[in-house]
This record gives sequence, C-alpha cells and structure tokens, in this order.
Amino acid sequence: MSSRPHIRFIINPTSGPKNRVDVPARIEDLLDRKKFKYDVVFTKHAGHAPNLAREAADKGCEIVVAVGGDGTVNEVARGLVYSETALGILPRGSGNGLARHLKIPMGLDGALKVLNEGHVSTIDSGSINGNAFFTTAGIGFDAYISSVFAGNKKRGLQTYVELVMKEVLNYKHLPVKASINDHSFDTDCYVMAFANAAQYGNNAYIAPMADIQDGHLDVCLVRKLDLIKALHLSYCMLTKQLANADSAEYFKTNHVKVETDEPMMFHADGEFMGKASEFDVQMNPLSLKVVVPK
Ligand SMILES: Nc1ncnc2c1ncn2[C@@H]1O[C@H](COP(=O)(O)OP(=O)(O)OP(=O)(O)O)[C@@H](O)[C@H]1O
Repeated sequence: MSSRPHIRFIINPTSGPKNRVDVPARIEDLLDRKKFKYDVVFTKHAGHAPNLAREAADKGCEIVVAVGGDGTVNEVARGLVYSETALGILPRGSGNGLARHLKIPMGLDGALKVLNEGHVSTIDSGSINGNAFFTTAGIGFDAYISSVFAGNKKRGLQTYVELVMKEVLNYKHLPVKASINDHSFDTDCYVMAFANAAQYGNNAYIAPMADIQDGHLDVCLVRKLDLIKALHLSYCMLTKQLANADSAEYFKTNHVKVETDEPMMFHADGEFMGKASEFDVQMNPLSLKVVVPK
C-alpha cells in the first residue's frame, strides 16, 4: 500500500457559480499525485457532508477538502473537529469567509496549489446552542437575512446585498439579557455577531481584530440601527475598521449567554438555525486542523 497521504474531496454540486468548471478534472490535472492519492465524492443532500468527512477521518485520511461555500465548509469541518484530519478548502461559494480569512486563493488553481504546497495549522471553532461554527454565528438581523436567503431560489452576492438593503431599516431590535465575561446587562439587540474569523465573507469585516487561534470569540453588538449608523457600519466593515462606540460595541470573551422574552433567529456560518430564547455560545480552542498557505 502506498504511504502517500490521502485527500478526500467533498463536492457540493449545488454550490458555486453557474458557469461550472469541471472540478474533478482540475483536481486530476493539478493535484500533485506524486505526493498525494485522492478520492472525490459528491454530497447527495444538505447535511450529508459531515458523515462523508467523518467516515474519511475514521479511516485515517489525512486531509478532507470542502469544495463549496461556507455552508459546505461548515458541514465538512463539523465532521473533522478534534480529529487528526485536516480541513482543506476549494472555495466555490459567494462569500467564502473562512477561506478568505485563512488567505486561501479564491481561484481553483491557486487553492489546489495550497493543497500541494501548504502546511497544516490548527484553529479555534465555536458553537452556538451546540451548533458548530468556524467563521461567524449570530442572533438578530444577520440571522434574519440568512433565513430569508435560505428560502430564496437566487443566491450569490448581488441577491444578498439587495436583500440586506431592502430589509436593513425594517428589522427591529429586541430587548435581551446578555452575559459576557461574567458581566450581565440588559440591552437592545439589533444584531449580536460572534466572530471566530474576522469576516462574514466577501471581505465584509464584522470583527477586524478577530484572531482565529487566540481561543476567544470577538463579539460585535449593535444595539439599534438607523440610516446613519447603517452607512457608518457598512463603511467600516468594507474598510476593515472598528465602528465607533455609538454604532457598535466589541468584546473579547470565550463564553456568551443571551436570554430573550421573544424568540430570536440565529445562524451558524450563514446557515439559518431556527429561533430560540436562550443562547449559549462557546469556544473550542484549537479544535480544527486546516491546510493553509505557507
Ligand atoms: N447535494 C446537495 N443538495 C442540496 N443542498 C446541498 C447539497 N449539498 C450541500 N447542500 C447544502 O447547500 C447549502 C449551501 O451550500 P454552500 O454555502 O456551500 O454554497 P453556496 O450557497 O453556493 O455558497 P454561499 O453560501 O457562499 O453563497 C448548505 O446549506 C448545504 O447543506
């Protein structure tokens, strides 16, 4: 039996741009097969990827590559946390938050080069009410957008931006009781974002200071939003700056609890998770191996 490390590619056939390239053919052409052996599997339905990833990890596969957007990355990574198997990413989504944070090239050829030449590092992950996330999770407006987006036939950046612009001033904050760093306080909550990586995707930085290996969550709390604050926040997110204290507050912590009278929506890595009136958000420091550029 060959001693070359094994790579499993898990392809979500529903993600990615319409002008689809033949991903298996690019892998066959560009993966260094003197260095690696590999297999390719396709997901058959949402929620299939964690099993495909776990099965590979259980067999001792060295690297499992998520071929898709952050939803696929989330599912593959969920199957790999605390295993010896490293996550690789061939970004095929519209946001690609984790890939961007890890400086993995957006193009297929560049991302395959990272697999050929990159090295393995270890990053933190988080969980919100037991649901793992690797880029960001949140309650409030961003979760509401993920719920509308999930029901939308059209995906992609343009649809997302149109949706945010349409809904941003209609969505109403709710009162919550938050506990961060053992300090409890009552506050309005338009959005509370929990960042492991610095950005949502598309270089929209919700927590510019987030370090994915520091064992901490970066929390961004927006209590209320009006037009001026919305413009200021958007500008700061797109220029990788912290917003001023009138618009957003930032905390570093490893545990957050939130209680609400009225159930609020929540998301993990942009995937809508449902509604709850109690939230428990935790960190799992250095819990996932990833292949990153040298
Ligand atoms: N075979 C499949 N059929 C239908 N849905 C799938 C399948 N495999 C995975 N999914 C689901 O597709 C959803 C979207 O995947 P993903 O986020 O990777 O792609 P995307 O929507 O193109 O990217 P982005 O979110 O960046 O726009 C995920 O929630 C995942 O569970």
